[in-house]
Amino acid sequence: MSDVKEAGIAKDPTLKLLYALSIGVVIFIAIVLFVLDGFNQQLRQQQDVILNYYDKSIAETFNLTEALQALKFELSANYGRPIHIDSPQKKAEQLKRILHKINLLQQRYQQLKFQQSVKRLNKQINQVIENLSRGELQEIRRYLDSAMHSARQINLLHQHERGNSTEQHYIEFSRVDSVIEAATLITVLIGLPLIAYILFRVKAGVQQLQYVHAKLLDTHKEVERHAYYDALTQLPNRRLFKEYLESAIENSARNGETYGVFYIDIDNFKRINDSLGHDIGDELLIEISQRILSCIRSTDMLSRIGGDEFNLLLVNVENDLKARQIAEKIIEKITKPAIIQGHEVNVSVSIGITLLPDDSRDFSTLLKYADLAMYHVKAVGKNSFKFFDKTLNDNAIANLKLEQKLKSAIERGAFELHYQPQFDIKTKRLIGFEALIRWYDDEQGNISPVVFIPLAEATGLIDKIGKWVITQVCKDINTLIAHTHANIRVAINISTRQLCNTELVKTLKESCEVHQVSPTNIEVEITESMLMDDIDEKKQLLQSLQNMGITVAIDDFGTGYSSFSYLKDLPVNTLKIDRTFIQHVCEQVKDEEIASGIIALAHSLQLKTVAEGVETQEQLSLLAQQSCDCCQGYLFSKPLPLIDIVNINYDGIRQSTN
Ligand SMILES: Nc1nc2c(ncn2[C@@H]2O[C@H](COP(=O)(O)O[C@H]3[C@@H](O)[C@H](n4cnc5c(=O)[nH]c(N)nc54)O[C@@H]3COP(=O)(O)O)[C@@H](O)[C@H]2O)c(=O)[nH]1
Repeated sequence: MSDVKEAGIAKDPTLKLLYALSIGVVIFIAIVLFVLDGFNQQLRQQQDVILNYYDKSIAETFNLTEALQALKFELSANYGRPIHIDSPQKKAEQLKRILHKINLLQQRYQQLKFQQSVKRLNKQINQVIENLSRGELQEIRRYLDSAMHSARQINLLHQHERGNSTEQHYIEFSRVDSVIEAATLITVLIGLPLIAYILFRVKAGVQQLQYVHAKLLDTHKEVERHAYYDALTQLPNRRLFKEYLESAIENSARNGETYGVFYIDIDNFKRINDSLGHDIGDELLIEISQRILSCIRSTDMLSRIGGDEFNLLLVNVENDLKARQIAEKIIEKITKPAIIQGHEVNVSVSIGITLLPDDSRDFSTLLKYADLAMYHVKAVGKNSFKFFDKTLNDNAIANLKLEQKLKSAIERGAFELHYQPQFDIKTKRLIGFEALIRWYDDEQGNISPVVFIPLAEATGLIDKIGKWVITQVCKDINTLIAHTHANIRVAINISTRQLCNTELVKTLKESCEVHQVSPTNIEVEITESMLMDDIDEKKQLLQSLQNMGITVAIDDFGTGYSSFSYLKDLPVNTLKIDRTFIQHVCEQVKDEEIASGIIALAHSLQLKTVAEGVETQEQLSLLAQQSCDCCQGYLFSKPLPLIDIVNINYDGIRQSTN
């Protein structure tokens, strides 16, 4: 992440390349121009011929040897220095050749009328010059620069001696290399604007790239923000917290640094959210995050890991005391009422704390410990904190967690009822259904009632769950009757706690009234073990139910109480033979005897029998032989949701059991 922050254009490889290219292009053009210019100059020097002065009389009367001698004389006379001229013969040969050419020029020149413009003359002469070689041109130039000039001096000297003057013609001509000139012109006219244009384009390109790069950086930052930060509170999210905690673990291993890991959960947040609305819930989360932030240092790290849960990493926590002080401070700040959109919201948090490296050096374990400690706080009353303690055993903690989930499931109404049909063995008729609760948890999937019902009983949560089951059954009964065309009974499982509470009768009565259900369509199932204590009160309660028309069945019969004496006193209608006896009823004589014993006992007390867990035709046949009254089990149907159970063709089942 820091790389990105520091990243500039200078570090961008594409921009770097472009810069290098632009500079390269400019340097290249400069070199080309420089070379071209030098080349031009050289050619111009060699090929431009400036005939400074031409004296007609020289060409006609010139005697070179004499002229050179005169020149030598004149210069030494004028400047007082002797002039040494090497090999005048050789020079004379050269000059003769050149003069021959010049004579040619001159002849041409003489053929031309003097009235012609200098421009036209130049043109004519240029045509001649073009036929000269570069070496000849150089020689002419050298000659004209020195000898001609000197010759003129000589000529002037002669004139001076003769006292007359000679007609002089001043002619200036030059040969221009059009290609070179054109190149120079192109260089100037096109090259410079081109360079300017290229530079402009490069600059514009660089600016564009800078803009795109800045945009990309922004986008990158935005993506990064989403990936690492919580959109609501702007706090680091779970991912970033993980990275911090992992580097804290490394630091701790390297330098022996100590840290505190907090798991913070807002108490009853869902209730606040549901009752006051999500907007207020969101604002509350922001408010809480601010309050927690005000309790910690900038080196500590607070993260929202989802929903109403926060993780906090405290740096340099040498001992419990420091973490304790921070936890107390957080709790104190959070419990102060918050005014959100005009509502006074009272909230508290539960905090679990674990210490790095004392408790663990492992990321997941640290979080798990802090989480477990936090759940413990929740279970024992919330609005507090707890350090992880190895005595918190996993089962207890798991239960605490499940309890929290169960509470939340009750609040959300996350349960469903499934129904399992029961049949009369003799008539093969559908006689009713057993209602069985189902709970699907997003994290754990289906949680069996074997797991959560005992916990619900232990924690008192069964009151709410039981009430929900009764209400739901009453809602569904008329649908079941309508679809099955039978006057069925639905058996509801009642827990010990419910049976100790007169609320049960009231709830059943009210539900029947509200949903216009006849109590005669309801059966309650209780277990033997529920009847061990306070039998008189329970007897009374069951009697009240029976008086309403609700029948009573003893569930799991044969697995619990050792004495059957209670049976004769209690208002009971049915004994359900436990599935464990039915399971091996065909193979194990003892199970067969128990089953037949229960059936005989029931019949002797004018009670009906229902065999649970019938899975095979053999089991059904045997139970029929033993005169068992009713049965239920996978042989007929598994417990199914209402929508499926009403679509079963019960006539078909009846025929298949024949
Ligand atoms: N207080 C409440 N207790 C409830 C409620 N709903 C269920 N329960 C109790 O939970 C225990 C487990 O129930 P469950 O997992 O639903 O299992 C039931 C059936 O699915 C299962 N069954 C039925 N037929 C068969 C079969 O052929 N084979 C087979 N392997 N299992 C079968 O048996 C359970 C029925 O048990 P019982 O109640 O004893 O008749 C269980 O003790 C439920 O009572 C509730 O709403 N409240």
